[in-house]
Amino acid sequence: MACDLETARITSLPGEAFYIADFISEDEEEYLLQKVAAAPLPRWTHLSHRRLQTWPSALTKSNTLLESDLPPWLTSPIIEPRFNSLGIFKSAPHGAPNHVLINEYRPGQGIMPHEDGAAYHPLVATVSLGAPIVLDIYEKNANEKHHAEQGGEGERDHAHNSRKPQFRILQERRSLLITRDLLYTEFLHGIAETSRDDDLGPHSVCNWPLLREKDAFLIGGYDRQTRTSLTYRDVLKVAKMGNTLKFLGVK
Ligand SMILES: O=C(O)CCC(=O)C(=O)O
Ligand SMILES: [Fe+2]
Repeated sequence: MACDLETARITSLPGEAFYIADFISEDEEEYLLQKVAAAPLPRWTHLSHRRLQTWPSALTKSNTLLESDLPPWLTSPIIEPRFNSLGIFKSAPHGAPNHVLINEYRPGQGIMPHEDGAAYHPLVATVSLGAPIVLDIYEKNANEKHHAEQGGEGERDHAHNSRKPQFRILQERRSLLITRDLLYTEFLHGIAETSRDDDLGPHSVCNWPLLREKDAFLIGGYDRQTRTSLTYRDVLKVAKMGNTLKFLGVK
C-alpha cells in the first residue's frame, strides 16, 4: 500500500484524484464481503440497476444525518488506522467519514452519470470489492453547471446514455479511489450498464500507471462480475440524537 497520497495521485485528471491498488488484503476483502452479505435483507434498497445499503442510516429529507456511529467492521481497519494515517479526511468538517453507501453491481448493472451533491463535503473515498469496474467521468454541460449553481441537493441523475466519458478510471478489487474538489463539484461520474468493459489500455485508462495488475487488462477488456463498493463520505449536517429526542418531546 502506498504510504503517502502524493505517490497515488492520478496526474492526468483535472482536480484531485488518487488511486491506491491493494488498499486492503484478500482476507479483509473476504471479511467485508461477508459482513455486507450478512446484513439483514431490509438493509438493502433495491433500485432498478443495482442494490444499495446505507450506513449508519439514510439522510433525512433535509439531507441531515442523525448522529450514530458507523459499525466497527466499516471503521476498522479502513478509517482507523488507514484513512487517518493518510490524512484523507483531515480537512473535512468532521475530520472523518460519518456515512457509507454500499453499492452492489451485477454484470449489466451500473449507475447513470450523476453528481453526489451538496449534502456531503466534496470528497469520496471508495473501496472496491469482488471484481474490477470502470468509473466514467463526464464534464458537466452548461445546463448541468447551471443546475449546480442553483444549489441542487443530493444525488441527481443525468440521463445521457449516448454521452462519451472524458476520462475512465479502472478500479481493481481491493483498491481505494479518492475523488475530491473540482472532480467532485465540476464533473459527473457513472458506471456503464454493460456486462463487459472493453478498450482498456494506457491510452484510455487514466490511472493505468497506478494499476496493480496491468498485464491482466492488456488484452483490452474483461467480463464483469459482481462488484461491491464502499463509498465513504462526510455528511455536512448532523443532528445529535439527544436534540432530536428533545425536539420530539422525549425525556
Ligand atoms: O460504486 C461506485 O463506485 C460509485 C457509486 C456512486 O457513485 C454513488 O453511490 O454515488
Ligand atoms: Fe456517486
